[in-house]
Amino acid sequence: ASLAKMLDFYSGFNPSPLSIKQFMDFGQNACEKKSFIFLRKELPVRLANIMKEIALLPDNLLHTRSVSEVSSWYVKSFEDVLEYEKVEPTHENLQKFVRDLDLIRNRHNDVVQTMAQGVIEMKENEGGNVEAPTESSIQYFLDRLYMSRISIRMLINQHTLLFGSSPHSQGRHIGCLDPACDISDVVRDAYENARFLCDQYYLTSPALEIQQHSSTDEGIPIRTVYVPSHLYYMLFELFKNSMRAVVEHHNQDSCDSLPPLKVHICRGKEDICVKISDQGGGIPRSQSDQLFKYMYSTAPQPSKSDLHTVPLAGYGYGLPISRLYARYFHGDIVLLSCEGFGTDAIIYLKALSDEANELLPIFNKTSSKFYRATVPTGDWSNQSSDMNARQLNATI
Ligand SMILES: N#Cc1c[nH]c2ncccc12
Repeated sequence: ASLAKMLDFYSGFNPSPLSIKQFMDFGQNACEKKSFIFLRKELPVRLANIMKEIALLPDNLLHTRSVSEVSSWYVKSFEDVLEYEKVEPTHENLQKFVRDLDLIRNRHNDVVQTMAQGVIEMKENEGGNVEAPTESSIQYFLDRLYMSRISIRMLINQHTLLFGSSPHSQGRHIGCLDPACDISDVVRDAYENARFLCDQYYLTSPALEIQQHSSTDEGIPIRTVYVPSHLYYMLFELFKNSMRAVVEHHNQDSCDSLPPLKVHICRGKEDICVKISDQGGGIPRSQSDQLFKYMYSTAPQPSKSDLHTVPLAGYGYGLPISRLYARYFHGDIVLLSCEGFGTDAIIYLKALSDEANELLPIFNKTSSKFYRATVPTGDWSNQSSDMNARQLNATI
């Protein structure tokens, strides 16, 4: 059957979200054949769902060289997985499947940078200004593309780690999941690495203070089932931004001691929170939303030579992608800034692994309509017009 027919068939199914508990239960006595049977259907479903959305992108983005290249990677990977649609789950087919999953994961390593390049190409083709509907549909699309990509890489990583060549170097880990992830350990790890970059560039860095608050077991380290590499990515990003704010805000008054970063790790009945509080001068409310925008963050990348000299330069895509990692298992990242003082960055995680379900984009009529949506006319007054002010004055 043609690619178009296979895309229509597989995009007709909704992706099946798995919870962290399901990943753990399956992984504890994992069966490679069952995993193979699940993935040879679920991977084409998730690939087809997002490929249908790629096709709905605004033409001025879809037809850039970079987006065409990303699209070709998805087509190739979709075809690669479909090779297994009807084969017998023999030992050699299972081994070949693991090798092909590794090839697929590596093929897509540069999707984020390549899409960012596509946005830059589009902006250049449009002479720099992009209309609001395009900006909002690009924000909507990229959030869904990267969330889909996070989920597909999670499925591939679990299968290749559980059944690949090094299954026994896992220790207590189940694939990329740690059943007893000590959150303060990951906080310290991310802090030390961000601090290294900060010291290299600014020759100084703020100290770290950690406090833990647990509504149940007071005094013992807060642990949860999670993907340490996801938590690390989020924390590393937030620490880089907090450190940059503190150092740049304080080198103006050149006081020698920088205010420390204060981290609170809290476990409630429903949420686990990691709050990073800095006294970095904060940002105005009008700007804090911009930090999560792909278009706003897509400044032409500093040249390769600059990248290592300005490690905390710009915000890049780190914040929007970090928020997707948090939202992937039904958590979130929120920035609460007080301009003139500092910022609280809060990572919310689900406390219960059976509530930590994958959050997956679904291609359907709703998502298709979004791409055709026009920007709604204003339905809240934002500032008084001259006429209104004149009429008001005239009546006084
Ligand atoms: N993420 C993050 C931030 C954490 N603190 C900040 N201060 C100014 C601007 C961004 C941030």
